[in-house]
Amino acid sequence: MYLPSKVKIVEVGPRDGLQNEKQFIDTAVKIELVDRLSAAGFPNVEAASFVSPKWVPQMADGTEVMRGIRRRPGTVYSALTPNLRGFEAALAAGIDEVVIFGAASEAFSQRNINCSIDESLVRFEPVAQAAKAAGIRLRGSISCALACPYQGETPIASAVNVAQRLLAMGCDEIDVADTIGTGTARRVYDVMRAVTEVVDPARVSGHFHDTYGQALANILAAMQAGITIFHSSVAGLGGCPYAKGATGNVATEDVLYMLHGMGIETGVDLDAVADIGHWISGQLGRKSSSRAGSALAARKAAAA
Ligand SMILES: CC(C)(COP(=O)([O-])OP(=O)([O-])OC[C@H]1O[C@@H](n2cnc3c(N)ncnc32)[C@H](O)[C@@H]1OP(=O)([O-])[O-])[C@@H](O)C(=O)NCCC(=O)NCCSC(=O)C[C@@](C)(O)CC(=O)[O-]
Repeated sequence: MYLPSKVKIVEVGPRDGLQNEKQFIDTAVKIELVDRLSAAGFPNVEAASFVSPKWVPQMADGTEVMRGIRRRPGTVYSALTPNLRGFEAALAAGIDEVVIFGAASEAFSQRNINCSIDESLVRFEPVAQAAKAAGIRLRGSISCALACPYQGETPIASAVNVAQRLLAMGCDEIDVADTIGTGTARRVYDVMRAVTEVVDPARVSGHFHDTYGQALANILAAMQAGITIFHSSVAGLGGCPYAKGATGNVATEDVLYMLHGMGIETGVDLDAVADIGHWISGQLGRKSSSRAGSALAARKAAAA
């Protein structure tokens, strides 16, 4: 089995994890979450979204979050920016990396960002140019790269086509997202192999939701295809407001437990993340979705 010696984890809890919460979460809690995560050693924390507050009200305080955090040298702070307005707000707030987010499915593109795939790519062009001009890292995300909640299975060629176009726009990294978490390992491997025929595997990431409990297997399959960047969310928080029924991202604690158990380095402190998962779940009034996080909390309680 091919295994990399090192993997980069992008912690998306503060953005993907919280964006779907119905009750507005205090800005102070969001700031503490970002600070605790960066202190745990993540090289990249997706901290905010600069999208329309009419579409995603929970993310309306991105500027305040970014202004309130203690920046840790070595952590890249990212945010979603669907258009120039979002880009300018993100730049003013001190974001290090902006994310343009499209889809490989027409129906999802319409529901999520109110335009077709082609229109979205035209809209992203000036954002990409502005990011390059400002020396900001640019990431491109492909939702529904495996399947869509409205259209069913996504043809692999659609994901590859969007990946190529994002690459041509200058994206430093491209996220292949299983938005609804229906993908299984063999298909993930095939999609990743196809995408990495047109994009350097070192620049491709896997973003897996865990709706059907397949995310860890999918990460393992993606590693077999040469992928070494993965997104995850502390305590498995999250879900997309435009993908009903989809649960959160794969829980960071579970990913770290698997990777560290296989001798793969991440630079992230699993015990610290388990504590953060316990804390944020308490703040949201629910149990953590992370199996490893719950097991570590139980072990800690038994030892106390
Ligand atoms: C793209 C738009 C803006 C188009 O939205 P629209 O309604 O087509 O465009 P608009 O230009 O008419 O804007 C509507 C209103 O929003 C305002 N507006 C416009 N832009 C901004 C902005 N940047 N910041 C603040 N406000 C903004 C704009 O000024 C206007 O306000 P009004 O004039 O009505 O008062 C909208 O559809 C949108 O914001 N969508 C975001 C949806 C979203 O955030 N979804 C979740 C993230 S994606 C995701 O979770 C998937 C991912 C990445 O995790 C990977 C995966 O798992 O698949």
